[in-house]
Amino acid sequence: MNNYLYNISSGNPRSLWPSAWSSLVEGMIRLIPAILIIDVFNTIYVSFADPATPLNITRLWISSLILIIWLLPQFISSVVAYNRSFLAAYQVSADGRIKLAEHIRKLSLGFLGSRDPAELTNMMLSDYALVEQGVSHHVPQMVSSIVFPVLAFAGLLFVNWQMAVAMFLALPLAVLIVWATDRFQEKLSKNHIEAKNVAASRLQEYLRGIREIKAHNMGGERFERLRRSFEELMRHSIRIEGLMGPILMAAIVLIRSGLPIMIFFGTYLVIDGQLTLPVFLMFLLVGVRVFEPMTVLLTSYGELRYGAFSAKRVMAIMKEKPLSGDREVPAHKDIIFDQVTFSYQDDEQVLRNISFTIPANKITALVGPSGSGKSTITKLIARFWDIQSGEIRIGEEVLSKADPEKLLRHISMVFQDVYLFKDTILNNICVGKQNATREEIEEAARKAQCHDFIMSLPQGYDTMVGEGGSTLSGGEKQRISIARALLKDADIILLDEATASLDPENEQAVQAAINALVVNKTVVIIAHRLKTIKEADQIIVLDQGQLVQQGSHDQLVEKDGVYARLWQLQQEAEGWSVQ
Ligand SMILES: Nc1ncnc2c1ncn2[C@@H]1O[C@H](COP(=O)(O)OP(=O)(O)OP(=O)(O)O)[C@@H](O)[C@H]1O
Repeated sequence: MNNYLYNISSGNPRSLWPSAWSSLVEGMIRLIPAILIIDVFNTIYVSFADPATPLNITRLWISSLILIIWLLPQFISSVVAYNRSFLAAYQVSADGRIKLAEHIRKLSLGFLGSRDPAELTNMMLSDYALVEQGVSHHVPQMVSSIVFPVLAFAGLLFVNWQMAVAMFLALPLAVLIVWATDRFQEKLSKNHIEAKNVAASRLQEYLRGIREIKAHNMGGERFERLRRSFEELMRHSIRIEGLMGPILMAAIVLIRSGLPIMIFFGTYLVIDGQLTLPVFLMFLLVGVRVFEPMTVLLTSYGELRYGAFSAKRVMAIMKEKPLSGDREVPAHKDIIFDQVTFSYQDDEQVLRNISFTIPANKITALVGPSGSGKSTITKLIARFWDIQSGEIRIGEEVLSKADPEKLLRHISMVFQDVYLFKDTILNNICVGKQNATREEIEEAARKAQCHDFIMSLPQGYDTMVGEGGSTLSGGEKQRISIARALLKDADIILLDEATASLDPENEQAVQAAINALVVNKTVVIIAHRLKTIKEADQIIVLDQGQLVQQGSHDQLVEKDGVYARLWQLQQEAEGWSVQ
């Protein structure tokens, strides 16, 4: 149970206290009518059993007056309990979602790459919705449902212990059933949650890939995958309800069996003279009221368990260790790869014992066949992953000890596939520097050759961009990302195939933007077309994760090696055309 509360409160069970306390007070206030009804019953019975005793009308008036006055504290305590539980629920889930998003940002891309984005989305939305439900409904319901049975049992023990025991005789068995099926429910919940994730993932894939699905006429096959995932989800939903339902019902029936057990024992005790009729009737009256909160308790517990299993998945991610390190890296220093070996997966080495220096404030180009490890080098400089052996240093500072956030302040990255947020162009450029002024943003956009095209848009800088930048051309997105980098003004610039897929006009504009960006910076540029990096200060040629050549363009074309061959091939390809 402790575990459930720990998980459901995102590791902070104390946040549940205010709502639990107010539910407890509310539950106690709700006891008052039950006590009064017993008293009213007694008052009537006394005069009914002995006609010589007059009916105590004053007592009945007082009881009804107390019941009317009781409505006010009952109303106040319900409102307070309701507000506190909802406040706690939204606070716990909002805090949890923010913490999770913050934590995910700090995890290595290696970890995130191994997780399905749809699963993380689902975690943020559905899992936390269950947490909300647990905190707002199930925890307070359980607390207030526990008050009446516990106090009733304690009180009734003094009246007649045999009857009190009879009332709760089947309770241990009901609790045992619920406890014994805990593992079983965990398994069913886990499968159900997994099926939900798969369905969400398939749906996301289907909607995101709708262009490819139409272009390649894959509707049937992709839709089939989606349909199968929904059917699987339906099967798991039926299984969890179909199997857990009867178990829960059995526990509820056992609790309710307290009533016939009481009647059975009570009749025997009355006949035996050990129980008076009014006390017997009082037990039946209380019994009927006691079983209701107990069934609510059981149902809420089942729901809480399901929510807690969802929350457990969130907690597992929260326990993943983020990249460690607190050192600041120095600006404008050489980047040194010293006998670096790296693999994404355990077995396959992508970089093998590789050593080279990227001189500060110079342009270094990375060249080599597809899959030789060029992009990997840029990602390692940004510490998206940590290496397995060797050392990467910036100046004297070892990268694995650097604070990842501080390190990224030194780096601007321009990728081939630029991602723009569904926001205004202005805010998309601002990503480079959150507190930039309008003048700074426009200045960066001018240098990045995108001011004119932005101004030609209907709302200029305030034009909304579709998710992922779907409403802009490749070249336009590219220039906006360069404007971001210009605004950030970091001392290390990583350019990954920035002009590869552009038409000549766009390429020229982007090239001019890049020229503005790289002045006085440490630049690492990846380019397949060698003519774009002819002027680089240093060219590093990679093949299968190893450094095979290093030098300037002129030095490398002179030598008989990979670079000279690639250069030759590209020169010949310039003359090709489709016949
Ligand atoms: N996230 C990843 N997980 C697992 N393997 C990866 C990952 N990213 C890249 N790889 C593998 O690492 C190797 C090097 O990839 P990398 O992207 O660094 O090559 P590249 O030289 O930049 O290739 P290209 O010119 O085609 O972009 C490839 O075999 C690739 O399949």
